[in-house]
Parts: sequence; C-alpha cells; structure tokens
Amino acid sequence: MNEALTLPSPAKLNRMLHITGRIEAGPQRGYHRLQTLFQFLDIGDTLSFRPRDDGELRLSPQISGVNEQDNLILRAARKLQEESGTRLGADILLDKRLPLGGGLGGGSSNAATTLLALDHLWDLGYSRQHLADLGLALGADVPVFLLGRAAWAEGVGEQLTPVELDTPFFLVVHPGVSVSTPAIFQAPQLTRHSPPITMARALQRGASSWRNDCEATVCALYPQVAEAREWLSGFAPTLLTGTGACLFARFDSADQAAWVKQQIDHDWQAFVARGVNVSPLHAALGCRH
Ligand SMILES: C[C@](O)(CO)[C@H](O)COP(=O)(O)OP(=O)(O)OC[C@H]1O[C@@H](n2ccc(N)nc2=O)[C@H](O)[C@@H]1O
Ligand SMILES: Nc1ncnc2c1ncn2[C@@H]1O[C@H](COP(=O)(O)OP(=O)(O)OP(=O)(O)O)[C@@H](O)[C@H]1O
Repeated sequence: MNEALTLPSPAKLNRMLHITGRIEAGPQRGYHRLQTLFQFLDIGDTLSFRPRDDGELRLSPQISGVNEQDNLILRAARKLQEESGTRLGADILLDKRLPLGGGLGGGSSNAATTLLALDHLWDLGYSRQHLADLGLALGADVPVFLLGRAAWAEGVGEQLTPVELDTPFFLVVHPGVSVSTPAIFQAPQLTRHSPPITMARALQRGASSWRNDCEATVCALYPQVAEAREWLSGFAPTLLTGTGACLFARFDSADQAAWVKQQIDHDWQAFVARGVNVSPLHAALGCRH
C-alpha cells in the first residue's frame, strides 16, 4: 500500500500541424479537425505518486495561477476514481519544469502520467485505449501521451498512427508571452481549410516541407512570437508547436543548439532537448516491468 511511483511527464512537439476543417458532430463538435505529427522531447515534468487508503487526493506544490480543482492532475485522478469506484486516494508530488500554455502539452502530459500511474497503483487494469478515451475529455493531447509513440494524428488528435521520425536536437524558445489557444482557434484569419494530405505524403516530403497553420495567426496577434521566430530562423529551420507560444529550431547536434541558445539576448526562456519516438514515460514503465 505504501508503494511510491515516480514517473516522467514529457513534452510534445507538433512537428507539423494542418487545420483541415471542423468536427460536425459528437462531443468534439465545433473543434477544428487537425492533421499533425506528434513527437516527444526527452525533457519534461516529473510526478511522484503514493496511494492513500482514505480516498483523499493531495497535490503539492500547487501551480501558481491554476485553481487546485482545475489542475489536470487532480481532474485525471478524480475521473479515475469516479470510473472505477475505488476507495483509494493518492499523495502526488509535482516537479513542474514545462512552461504553461507553451504548446508543449504539459497539462495533457501530466494528466496522462496520472492516469497510467494511478491505474497501476490502484490495480485497476484498464487498457491504454480505455484510459485514452477517458483522458480525451481532459485534453486533446492526452491520447498521444498514453500511446507513447510518435504519431500521425487526425480528428482533434485522437486518431493515432505510430510513426518513426528523425530525432534531431531542438532549441525550444518561449518568448515570454502567454498565447490563448481559444483565441487562436476563434481568430477569423486562421487558416482552417488546408486540403487534407495523406500520412505517407507528409512523411515523404519530410521536415523541410512541414508547417504549422496556426503560425501566421499567432505571429500576427503576438508580435513577441513573430520577433522570436524571425531571430531563431536566422540560425535554423524554425516552427511553432501547437498554438505556441513556444518555437523550436532543428539542429543536427546538441552543441550547435546550445551555441545558438547562448546567443539569445532577449528575456526568453530557452532549452535544448532531443526529439524521441518513444515517450520517456513509456521508456520508464518499460524498465519497471
Ligand atoms: C493545438 C494542439 O496543441 C495540438 O497539439 C492541441 O490540439 C490543443 O489541445 P488542447 O490544449 O486540449 O486544447 P484546449 O486548450 O482544450 O482548447 C481550447 C479551445 O480551443 C479550441 N480548439 C482546440 C483544439 C482543436 N482541435 N480545435 C479547437 O477549436 C476549442 O474552442 C477549445 O475549447
Ligand atoms: N498540471 C497542469 N499543467 C499545466 N497546465 C495545467 C495543468 N492543469 C491545468 N492546467 C491549465 O491548462 C492550460 C494549458 O496547459 P498546457 O501546458 O497543457 O498548455 P499547452 O502547452 O499550450 O498545451 P497544448 O499544446 O495541449 O495546447 C494552462 O495554461 C493551465 O491553465
């Protein structure tokens, strides 16, 4: 009962992202239909879980600016309690490293790590697909974090096909401005009717042809993102992840990426990380079992 479990909660990048229309029916009605390539980064947050026998859920520390009850970690844990009827609870420790609202999927990743950890500690035995179905209501990126493989995604990001992508080093830059995902998806000028392409075509055309349909709108509404994009593009091919605010530039070596990081003369948050095709969460779980 006192077994503790410490697990990574990695970041994701959208290596490309097209918006091809809107979902007409079902729970995601009105959401935009995407085609995207997800890849994980070898860095992220860390979560530790210890079961409690009184049913309480306790998270520490809190995330500044996020209401405790809205925290996706507690929402994921509560969802699993409701689904299973378990009388168990948990103490959860969070080491938050990923910037909030950066397009790195930190909240969705935290939710996915929580679902997998508590499924194990509470001995529920749910399949990953069942956890992904539960998790999709918490965030569109939860299913890929549960799959744990780089993937081509359609729908709102829940129809997943595993892929093997190149694994470069990235310099990830957060220009210090918070981008509102709803504001981007509501913007009249957003490119929302890209012609659908096949996964094979996207992969065959390769990284040099990949784009993010949100980028022009985000840069128009947030000049700080446009400025960081222009600066970073001077060194290496650069794209926005999700709806931003983070940008990522692609390098062949960690040294090259670190050198460019050192040249930053703005008040931006930046880190070097590698793209990986197996989620560090699943790599850690694989080592345990
Ligand atoms: C853009 C991505 O980062 C790509 O990985 C994700 O799809 C974003 O997913 P997410 O963080 O779960 O998005 P949310 O923060 O729940 O979305 C906020 C709002 O953006 C709009 N939204 C979001 C995703 C989507 N595919 N279509 C949308 O229209 C919806 O109005 C939604 O209520
Ligand atoms: N545990 C959590 N970690 C991060 N954000 C959380 C968490 N719980 C709730 N949130 C809320 O969710 C919002 C989105 O967080 P997240 O870091 O997932 O955004 P993101 O990186 O833009 O993700 P995406 O690419 O999925 O849009 C945050 O601004 C915050 O208000």
